[in-house]
Amino acid sequence: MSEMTSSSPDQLETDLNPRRPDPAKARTLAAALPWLKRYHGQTIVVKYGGNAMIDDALKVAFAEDIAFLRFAGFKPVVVHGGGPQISRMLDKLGIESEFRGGLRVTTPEAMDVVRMVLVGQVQRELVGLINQHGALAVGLSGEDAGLFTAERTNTVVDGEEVDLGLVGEVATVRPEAVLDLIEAGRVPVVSSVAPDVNGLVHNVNADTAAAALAVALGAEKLMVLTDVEGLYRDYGNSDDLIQEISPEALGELLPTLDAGMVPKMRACYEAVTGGVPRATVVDGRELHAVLLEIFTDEGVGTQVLPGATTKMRKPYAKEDRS
Ligand SMILES: Nc1ncnc2c1ncn2[C@@H]1O[C@H](COP(=O)(O)OP(=O)(O)O)[C@@H](O)[C@H]1O
Ligand SMILES: CC(=O)N[C@@H](CCC(=O)OP(=O)(O)O)C(=O)O
Repeated sequence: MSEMTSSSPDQLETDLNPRRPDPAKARTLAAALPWLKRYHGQTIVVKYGGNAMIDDALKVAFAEDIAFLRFAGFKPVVVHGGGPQISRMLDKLGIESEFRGGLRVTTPEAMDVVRMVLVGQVQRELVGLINQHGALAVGLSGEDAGLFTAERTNTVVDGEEVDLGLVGEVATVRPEAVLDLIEAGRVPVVSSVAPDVNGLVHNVNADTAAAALAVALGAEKLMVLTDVEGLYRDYGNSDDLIQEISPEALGELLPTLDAGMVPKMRACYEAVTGGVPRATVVDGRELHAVLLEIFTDEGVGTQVLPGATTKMRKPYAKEDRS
């Protein structure tokens, strides 16, 4: 619409070269209608992995996407990671850390750093970026209002039980605080640290926390942003990507996966078998990955969907990435 600069008749301005609004923009908006209808008023849990926070532009675009969803009438809930950020801080402080089965072996000393980085840095930054768009985001962790309790867990690597230290699975979820925030129109931003029954704080993988929260909230979707295009069927040997898979077929694949994909795909499995209608893993290195996934029909990432027959695709050409 052209701008009105003055109401005085002798100062009327005429735009001699008006630009016709681009009809393609209207078509793009109209094409979003089916998804607006599907997700309006629905909860979507978005897990933002530390590996997808690689530059400021991506983080700003992520915050825009979350604000967009909120203003479009969705109920977005963010659960964030920060693995690489924790590793950098541990390095800086000269504290050794290693991953086993995709989980960080966490000593009490490392736990202090995990909590400081996740709650004090990564969460604060995301809250600040989302709040550039209004008084929307409120940060909390598993420690707040009893949101999560953790139960200490170990992992099995090559058939051997490995002691992970202060690492927990989510034992219970009390989603009331998150529901209160959603009800008030806010966007909860959740960090994945949680106390055990004795109050001792544990490090919980953020994918695991996101799945548990999605189930407890009865979310319509769990979306996991990471640094790969999706789940590769045979990572390292073939570039075949799984576009769609049923929870049963994923369950069979789980023991063959390694590194960070283990907790991620287990989280999708737990979410869908726990009643969340769909879970997706998408490439968070793509600007506006959240909007692309929600508002397009093309296969973005890997979708876990009850009743799906496994569909594969090749990766997109590099120049297709924004
Ligand atoms: N089958 C697989 N498909 C895709 N990625 C895999 C697979 N197996 C292992 N990976 C690894 O998992 C990584 C993603 O997990 P992670 O590093 O924990 O990410 P995030 O910080 O997003 O949680 C990928 O970058 C890739 O190196
Ligand atoms: C137990 C465990 O491994 N916890 C993770 C928590 C952060 C996380 O999950 O971050 P990403 O989503 O970026 O991987 C860690 O210490 O790195």
